[in-house]
Amino acid sequence: MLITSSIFIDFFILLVTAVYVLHIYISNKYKYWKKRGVYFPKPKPFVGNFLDVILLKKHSSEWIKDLYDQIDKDFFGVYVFDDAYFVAKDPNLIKNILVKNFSHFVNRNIASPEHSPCIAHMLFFQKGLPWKTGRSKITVALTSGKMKSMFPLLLESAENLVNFLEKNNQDVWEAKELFAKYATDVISKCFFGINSHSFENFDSKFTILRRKVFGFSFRNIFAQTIYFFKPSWVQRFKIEFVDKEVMEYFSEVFMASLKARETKNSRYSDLIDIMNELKKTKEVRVDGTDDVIFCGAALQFFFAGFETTSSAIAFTLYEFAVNVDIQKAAREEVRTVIEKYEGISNEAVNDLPYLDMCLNETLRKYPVLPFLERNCTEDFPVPNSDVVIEKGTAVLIPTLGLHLDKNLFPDPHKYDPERFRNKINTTNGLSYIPFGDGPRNCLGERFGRMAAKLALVSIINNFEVTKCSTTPIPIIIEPKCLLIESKGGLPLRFTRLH
Ligand code: HEM
Repeated sequence: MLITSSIFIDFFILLVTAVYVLHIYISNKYKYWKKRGVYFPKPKPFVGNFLDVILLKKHSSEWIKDLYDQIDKDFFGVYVFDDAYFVAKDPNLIKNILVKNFSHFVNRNIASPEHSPCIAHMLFFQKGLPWKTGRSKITVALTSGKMKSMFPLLLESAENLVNFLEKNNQDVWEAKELFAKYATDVISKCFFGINSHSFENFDSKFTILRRKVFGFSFRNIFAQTIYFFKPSWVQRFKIEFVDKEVMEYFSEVFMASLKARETKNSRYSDLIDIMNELKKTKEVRVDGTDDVIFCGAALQFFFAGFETTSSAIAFTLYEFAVNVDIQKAAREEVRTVIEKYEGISNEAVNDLPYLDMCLNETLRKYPVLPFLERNCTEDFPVPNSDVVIEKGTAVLIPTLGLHLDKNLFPDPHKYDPERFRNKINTTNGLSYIPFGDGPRNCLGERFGRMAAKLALVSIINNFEVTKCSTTPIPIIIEPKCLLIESKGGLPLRFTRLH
């Protein structure tokens, strides 16, 4: 039935009415923080405060960091589209959220998609009780004893790395890509029980699929941003976190390794053996459901371990190339320790305080996961204020903002490992959180640190790392990625030492 005599005028009236109703709805949503007396920057219609990220003008971490720098409050509100997010800035409040009052913030805000069971079974995405059960099972696989038994596998990968560099007649390497090979080798051996052939075959299936997950693509940045910042759309539009082919391949490889190892009775001391061992000793009950949990866990290690570990190594070597004295001091320490322990052993790698300081400083300047996020699971009254974070509210913690705050870390853009000579004091809250904190912190911290240090030891003991003509100075963060990446990569020169 027509409203007027013209279909075009009817259409125009309907359009204007729809836009008006939507505008009223969104304007009401944008009153959320005002009603609660929380400061917020003025939102734009429909997109809230998120326009620069949507237009790929800013990386999400820079967006949060810029707000952190501009707003001089202990906490504030922002709008991502029409969702209200609480941003915690004060280190004491952050400690409250992550550690002291963890029971109010058990879950991450990220989507946990029912249509993608393996992703939904990864710890990072899990919520509530399934997360708690999954975490306690998987933690058993990463105790210091189990880590020690994985050391020979890690060492083998570090040797493969050195051999690869020696064999190839090339001195300039894209560091991120080079250490992705190493991380592929380490993780496929330790968590999948297979050889990825990443050093032998430039385009092994593992490498191709890794690029599909972590390479720059509009599909990836769109899907991954929606998972983190608009989780309600994930279920509604059945959005996949990564390409289905990737998930299917890794699930098949992992389950096949688990089954094959069960029958062959071989021993590699990797996650596969550890899981089969756990099955036998009934330390955990393994049935059909647990298979999915374990599959999620193995894939979780792939997702959580690859990028983080390879970035930590590549950024450290970048800083070593720019700060030659620091590289020299780190090499001297490494060589003294190798002499003391007569080789590279688990004990030797754990006896490198200066290299630890360097890695800490790298993760301060480049926290690979540049923000943390939680969802409030129980109303939480913010201490020393009248504000209550209501159940269901998304909470953001701006790691990059904290790490580059000149009041917390003077001269924050300077690479200075000496900041970490003494242990960071956490009595006044949490300001250094590259691995998160509290019961939901990074489960692979020890593994990640060990793998990164072993690669650094092997490289600086054998090679001088220097800038080349294309090394970017300073680094610009690539906005088309979720994690911190250098725009234009990290090309570095590796010269063999004698
Ligand atoms: C330098 C390397 C790494 C960095 C900087 C890093 C950083 C992080 C951060 C910031 C989180 C979120 C913590 C939070 O929300 O409080 C996280 C979670 C996690 N990471 Fe790592 N990570 C690294 C390596 C690894 C590795 C090698 C593994 C696996 C072996 C791993 C497994 C995990 C898992 C399973 C979670 C989710 C924990 C949970 O929700 O209970 N990470 N990581």
